[in-house]
Amino acid sequence: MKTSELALPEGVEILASDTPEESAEALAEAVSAELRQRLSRADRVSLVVSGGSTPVPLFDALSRAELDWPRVTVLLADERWVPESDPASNTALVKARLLQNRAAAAQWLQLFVPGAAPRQGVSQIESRLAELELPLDVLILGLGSDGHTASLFPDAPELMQGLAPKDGQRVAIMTPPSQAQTRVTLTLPVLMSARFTALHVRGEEKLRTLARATVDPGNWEAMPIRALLRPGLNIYWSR
Ligand SMILES: O=C1O[C@H](COP(=O)(O)O)[C@@H](O)[C@H](O)[C@H]1O
Repeated sequence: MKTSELALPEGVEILASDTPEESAEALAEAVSAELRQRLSRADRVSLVVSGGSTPVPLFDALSRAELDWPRVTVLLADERWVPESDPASNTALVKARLLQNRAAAAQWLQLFVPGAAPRQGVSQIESRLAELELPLDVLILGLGSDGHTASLFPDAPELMQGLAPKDGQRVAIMTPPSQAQTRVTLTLPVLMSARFTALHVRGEEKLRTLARATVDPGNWEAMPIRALLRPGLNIYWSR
């Protein structure tokens, strides 16, 4: 399948690259430009990243960007409820690959509370997030082949708390049976608030997932990524 075969909604841009490195460089440049522009207008800015395998070259490129990093708050869109010593920890990945070089000076906001059970820890995370100014400035999302983004999984029993949280929750716990770990995720209204959103995807399978997402666009519960396929979204895809 080719990117040109996707029937994306109007206003959704897709940039295709031959290699993951090219895609990462292009996205790192766009993100840096966006952050620089926001930093010229605001005291602090937020950069929300995703975990998984796709963003590794992006993290390497971004870590070298010339930015006023002490004024940037970095956080994840979602995390697995595991300690940093676990290979599944996205926090460990971000610390090892993004919060390096120039970006080591950024402020880190953690979506995990060591030693706490998820439902106890979530209120602490909610308090940390209360300090974060909304809308988010820059958001980089990934995509799962089931149509999940962040940790809004179609099979999570708590999905509606993530898609339409009551009482303005910024974060929700998800326990999708398809996943090995309990997840914590930013809720959809927080994600949708972002001024700049990029979807970073790699490989043919993710193109087919995007193609499925363009059918029945209002059915967010079946494929939560559909909620983000709207004007202004920038998709960075590579083979
Ligand atoms: O589980 C997750 O997967 C997606 C995509 O991961 P990838 O390995 O295919 O890049 C990621 O965006 C999400 O944040 C993560 O929790």
